[in-house]
Amino acid sequence: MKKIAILASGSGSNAEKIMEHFQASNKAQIVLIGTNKKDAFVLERAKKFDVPTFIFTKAELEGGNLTQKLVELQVDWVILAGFLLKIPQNLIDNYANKIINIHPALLPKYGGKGMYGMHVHCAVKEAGDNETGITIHLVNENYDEGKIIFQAATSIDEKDSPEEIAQKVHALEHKYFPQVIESML
Ligand SMILES: Nc1nc2c(c(=O)[nH]1)N[C@@H](CN(C=O)c1ccc(C(=O)N[C@@H](CCC(=O)O)C(=O)O)cc1)CN2
Ligand SMILES: NCC(=O)N[C@@H]1O[C@H](COP(=O)([O-])[O-])[C@@H](O)[C@H]1O
Repeated sequence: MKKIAILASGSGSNAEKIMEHFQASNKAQIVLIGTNKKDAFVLERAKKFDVPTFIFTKAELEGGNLTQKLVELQVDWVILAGFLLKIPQNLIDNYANKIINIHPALLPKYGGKGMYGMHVHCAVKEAGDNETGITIHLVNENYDEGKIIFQAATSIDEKDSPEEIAQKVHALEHKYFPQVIESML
């Protein structure tokens, strides 16, 4: 059975959908929820699923403490679900092609530093695009430049607010992220 760790910095609705998906799975189990925010709501969601948690600082991430924890737990895959810090080389070296991220836009558009959460949906709205979507990709040393695994699009109307755009994107994320992860195991 594969072991999965999820990293999240905020609410964790994607993390919850992933924990739900694998709760009764014989393919994989979620062995850790890691976060850099001690007040992240994802910690409450982890409690609901009895998944152990690990809170770390940016310095501990960059210093290898998280990597050591993941290796000790024999984690096979690392899933970024709304994680807002750059994954450092020490983690990438230990988990080459085993770190998967979800981005709330159709990369390569709206990616890179500063492009996270509502910043992305505001930029899409500002640009007047008639569609947006999600991108699921492998993680390399740069933001949002890893190999794309999956994309799904949704139409948007000029009347849609950034919040309504976010709702449409979240619906795609919750539908596809768990199954795409399973397809990679
Ligand atoms: N090495 C990598 N690390 C991370 C990636 C990646 O592709 N390679 N993806 C991000 C997730 N992400 C987009 O999908 C993303 C997250 C955050 C940022 C960003 O600009 N962050 C700010 C800090 C925000 C904060 O501290 O609250 C910043 O770096 O200044 C861009 C893209 C996860 N890690
Ligand atoms: N660039 C990274 C980024 O913006 N990630 C986005 O953060 C949100 C987290 O929501 P959640 O905490 O409810 O899962 C998700 O929409 C995810 O795509």
